[in-house]
Amino acid sequence: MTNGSPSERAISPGKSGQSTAVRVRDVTMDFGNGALAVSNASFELETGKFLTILGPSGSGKTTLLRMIAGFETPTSGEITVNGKPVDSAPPHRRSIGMVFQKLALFPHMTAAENIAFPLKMRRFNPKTIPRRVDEFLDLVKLGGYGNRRINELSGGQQQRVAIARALVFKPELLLLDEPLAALDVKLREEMQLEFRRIQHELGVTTINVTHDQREALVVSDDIIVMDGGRIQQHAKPVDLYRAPDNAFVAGFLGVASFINGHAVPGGLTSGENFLSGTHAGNFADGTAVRGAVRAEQIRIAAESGQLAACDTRLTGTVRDTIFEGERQLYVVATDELPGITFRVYHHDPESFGLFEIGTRVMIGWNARDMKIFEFRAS
Ligand SMILES: Nc1ncnc2c1ncn2[C@@H]1O[C@H](COP(=O)(O)OP(=O)(O)OP(=O)(O)O)[C@@H](O)[C@H]1O
Repeated sequence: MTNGSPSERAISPGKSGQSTAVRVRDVTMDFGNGALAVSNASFELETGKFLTILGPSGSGKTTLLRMIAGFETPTSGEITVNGKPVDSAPPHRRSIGMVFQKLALFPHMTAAENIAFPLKMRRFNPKTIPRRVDEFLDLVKLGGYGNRRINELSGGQQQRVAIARALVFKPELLLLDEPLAALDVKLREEMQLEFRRIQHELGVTTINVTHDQREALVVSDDIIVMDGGRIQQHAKPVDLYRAPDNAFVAGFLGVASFINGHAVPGGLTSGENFLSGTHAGNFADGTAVRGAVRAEQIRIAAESGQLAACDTRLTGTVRDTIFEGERQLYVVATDELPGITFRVYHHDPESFGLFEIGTRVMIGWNARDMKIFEFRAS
């Protein structure tokens, strides 16, 4: 690696010698309109990592990102980037690159002129600018497209120009606010992999905001799930999926079915039959609980057939069946638990379309696959 390369600069440790790039401590944002937009958020992000803030609309993702960018000042709490308060420099001096859903490229300029813009703003030596621009055109696979005007480029190519423009001055931090939301599915998936490749290549610390669960799982080293302004869980993608901390996270990532109940005297949860599973710690008597089982962990068979290796079994009727390409989703209403619809994935292509609407079936799962959480209605 040569001196001053993007990677070297991006992974240099902070002042304290620690490799924490972003530190958010007890941050709250109160816009004074009722609920807190962000409530008591705390997390740290290691240098060079890719973090996604994931959550439904209105959960506070963009507000949190805007505070990290220094566009909004928290009502309380503290945010530092590489050890310095984010508002210690004026916005144009901050070493933060950004890509938003609206790309805000200059349409009358060429791709190269757009990418050169932040370098001119930062008064880079004009002699070095063309070479740097070429380097970043190559990085985003747009070598040879520098002289094209923005309106002569496809949506995906424009996205690449926006990424190059955000990174060309070698920022310490890259912030992405739903930059892929407007793209069609195929292009979005291609660009997700591109973000990952470029981020790995440069090693630039990145925070991405999205409500797309798949995108979060695909691109991130770490994911923060938000709901109602609060951080619900902060974990690696696999851990988040396998071991959700609460019913909200279990329901937001992947497809799950839920059984509600209560803790009763004697220790274990009851209140509804079929509510047996794994949970952390014991619940106080009377605590409302919710069991969650993922669609891929529920088995299905014809009512007269065999349902292998399940310790919880119910009978029911197929209410809907949806072909999703690599799998078939069955929606099943059971005799034992009316009012709950179970969603079941079938991954065996030989069996796709096996059960039509109205077919009588058995479904089942193993208790170890049902996760039980304390349940607070939001
Ligand atoms: N400038 C503002 N003034 C007042 N309220 C705001 C402002 N910005 C956001 N809010 C409120 O704060 C809450 C969180 O909004 P935010 O935009 O951060 O959510 P989000 O998770 O990014 O949602 P989306 O995915 O829809 O963009 C919402 O209730 C929103 O109405």
